[in-house]
Parts: sequence; structure tokens; C-alpha cells
Amino acid sequence: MDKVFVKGLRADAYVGVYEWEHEQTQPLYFDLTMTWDQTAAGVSDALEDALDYDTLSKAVIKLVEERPRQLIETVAAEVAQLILSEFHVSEVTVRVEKPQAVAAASTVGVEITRSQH
Ligand SMILES: Nc1nc2c(c(=O)[nH]1)N=C([C@H](O)[C@@H](O)CO)CN2
Repeated sequence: MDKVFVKGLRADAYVGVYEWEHEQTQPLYFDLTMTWDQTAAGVSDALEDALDYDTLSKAVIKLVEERPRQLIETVAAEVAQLILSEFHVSEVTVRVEKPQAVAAASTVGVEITRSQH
């Protein structure tokens, strides 16, 4: 099946379980992969037939930055739910990286895949 993807999308979030993480934002980076049939857009050349990755990216940043969360698992789950419900994709994979979390690691993160029921 066809895919639309966004790589390395940055959002600055209050996220973490430690006190200091509630007082300053940290960058999170998202790789998003959406299943999307591109047959119509490939014929019509019209944005209305495409999954608009610009609008989608802005919606994800807004959601992530709007309130604090403890776990990046929660962030990933809410981003997946947003994309499934607001953008009507059949399946989405959300990868979240939190590069400032573990000093000895270049990055850490989680990846989930969710589908429409
Ligand atoms: N699986 C997870 N493990 C941890 C998380 C998390 O969100 N998911 N968060 C933390 C702390 O907030 C950490 O990132 C601070 O360095 C620890 N483990």
C-alpha cells in the first residue's frame, strides 16, 4: 500500500517523569508514516486528494506542545489517535525520539503502529 511520511519533525514539549522535566521543554523528534492510497492524487494533481503532510505536521506539533505529559508512550499514542481520527488514514506508525533523555545515548524513543478499528 502507498505511504506518506514525515521525518524528523520537531516539537518542544514538557515531557518526562522527573521534576526538572516539568520546568523546561525538551525537543522530541517524530517520524510519521501513514498508509494512504495515492491513486486519486496521482491522477488529479489536486491537494484535496492528497494527505496534506504540511497540515498534518502542524497539527502534531500543536498537540504535542499544548500540555505536559510524563511518558513518550503517551505522546506517541495521542499523536497516532489524532492522525487516525482527523486525517482518516487507515494505519499510522509513530516513532518518537527524545535525544536529551539519556546522556550516554545519542537518542532513545518508542515506535508504535495503530490502525482504524
Ligand atoms: N519507556 C520510557 N522510559 C522512560 C521514560 C519514558 O517516557 N518512557 N521517561 C523517562 C524520563 O522522563 C527520562 O526521559 C529522563 O531522562 C525515563 N524512562
